Amino acid sequence: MPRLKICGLTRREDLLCAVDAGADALGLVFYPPSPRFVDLPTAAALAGAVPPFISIVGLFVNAEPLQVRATLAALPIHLLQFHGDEDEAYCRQFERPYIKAARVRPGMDLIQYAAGFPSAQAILLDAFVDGYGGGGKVFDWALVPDSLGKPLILSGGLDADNVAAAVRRLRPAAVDVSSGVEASKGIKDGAKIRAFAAALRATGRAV
Ligand SMILES: O=C(O)c1ccccc1N[C@@H]1O[C@H](COP(=O)(O)O)[C@@H](O)[C@H]1O
Repeated sequence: MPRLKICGLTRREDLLCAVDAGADALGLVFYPPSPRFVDLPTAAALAGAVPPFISIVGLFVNAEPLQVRATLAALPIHLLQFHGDEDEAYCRQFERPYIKAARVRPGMDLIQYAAGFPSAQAILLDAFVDGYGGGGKVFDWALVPDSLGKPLILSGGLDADNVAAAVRRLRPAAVDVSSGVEASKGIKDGAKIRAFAAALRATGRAV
């Protein structure tokens, strides 16, 4: 079964619900224009509620390196997620494991894109949307090659109704969901989180 990341958490109760549902990784958004943005005090309170052996992922979009460094100094971030136009030299300067998002559009060479990030732990595929991400939009899965030469994290408009089909088709190492488990932007829905996790678990038996 693919691992599960739930992103865009802004409230302690949502974070605990995600943990309870079996999330392996929890995403905090440090991109100020996002409705899911968390400031450092909020992020610190959320991080303090995360049990051992669950990863905290810090998501950035074209951030000033100083902002990333200040966040790393203040919080127990296990993994960085770069979701903007960052190049490999930018991503690796922090000397932390990171995942690099590709915003998928028709005609894009995803193998070449992934080859541009040899230091990345994984490549995350998301739909191309205005605002960089968290748009709840599914991209055309036919654009995904058999192998990227790196673990694949699938995101982009996933929800309890489509995640099993996505996993059967693309066999990602992990899936990442935000909008598909929300009641409104930045506010998660416990029932949707549980339904998503159950649909994902079912693929472990039925792929
Ligand atoms: O969540 C956000 O607000 C966000 C903002 C800027 C870049 C990425 C963002 N989230 C990531 O977007 C994808 C897809 O999310 P969705 O499930 O389609 O809403 C996911 O990887 C989030 O981590």
